[in-house]
Amino acid sequence: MTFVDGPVRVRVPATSANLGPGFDTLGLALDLRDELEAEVIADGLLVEVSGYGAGQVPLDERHLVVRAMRATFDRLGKQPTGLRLTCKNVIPHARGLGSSSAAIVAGVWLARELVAGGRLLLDEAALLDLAAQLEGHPDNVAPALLGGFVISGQDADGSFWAVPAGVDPRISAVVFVPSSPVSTEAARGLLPAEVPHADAAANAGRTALLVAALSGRPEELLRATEDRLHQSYRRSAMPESLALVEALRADGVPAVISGAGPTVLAFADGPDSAATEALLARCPQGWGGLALAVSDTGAVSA
Ligand SMILES: Nc1ncnc2c1ncn2[C@@H]1O[C@H](COP(=O)(O)OP(=O)(O)OP(=O)(O)O)[C@@H](O)[C@H]1O
Ligand SMILES: N[C@@H](CCO)C(=O)O
Repeated sequence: MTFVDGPVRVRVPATSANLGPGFDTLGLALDLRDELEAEVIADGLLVEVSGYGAGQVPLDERHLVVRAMRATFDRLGKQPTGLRLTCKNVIPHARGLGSSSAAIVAGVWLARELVAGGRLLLDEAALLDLAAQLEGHPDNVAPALLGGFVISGQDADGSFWAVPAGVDPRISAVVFVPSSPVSTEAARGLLPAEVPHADAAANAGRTALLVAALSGRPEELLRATEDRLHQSYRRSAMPESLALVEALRADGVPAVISGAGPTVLAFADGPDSAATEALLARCPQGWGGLALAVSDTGAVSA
């Protein structure tokens, strides 16, 4: 196995998981991308970070992108002599916009590109499986890799699967990003081990409806984004986010907690529409408001 000469680059989108009822199974790629570059060097590890995470994430072997690259090189059978990595981050960390999945997908992608013939050795399914194993669940890594709206899950034998589904081109998103983080680990720790059967049944129905709503029935989005399995259990970690979701929904806006929160995502009808402008005006003081298109593409070599 040999490594390629010169740097390789990737651009990876932010993602919003769950989308209300589809806990750990639905995810949507959004048009906001981290850009990374990696190169094999003679020795050592050089990591440079700008944007989100600069001065916060470790710049050594603990760096999430490096960990994903190392796991991929292990899978391919050989570690490089040395590694240089540059990360330009625009996806906020620990806000529910899939920053860790973007980092992991970037890492597995870059490592595969650094190996001569890497695409023949690790196909898309193998890349997804590796990324989902590293993240622990597939709902962010699947759209980060494949783009668009993706339904994903894990089989009884532990293997992960992902099936892209259609998104009506009229549909876009507005995200409201709080200034303080909530880690996914902490937010998952708030979930009960068991839920009432009626709640599980309600979410199953809403999840099926959401697939139809996103693919061409946007008028069903409000009903389809109701959740009973995770959002309210997480209220104590993000009370302002839950209050905003409830206020928007009371006004007929299909709003959800994005991923494990605390970002709030509201579905809209195009990044430049009047409704989007009106939604952005509801961004709480001190939060960041962004109108984002759905990203049809996932990770792409740049
Ligand atoms: N680009 C990155 N480079 C290095 N580490 C990162 C990067 N992005 C995320 N991380 C690590 O992952 C943590 C955030 O992951 P976490 O799963 O808590 O939230 P998230 O992925 O942003 O949100 P969610 O999973 O709800 O969509 C960061 O605090 C940091 O430790
Ligand atoms: N499905 C995950 C998404 C965040 O990684 C959760 O809600 O915990």
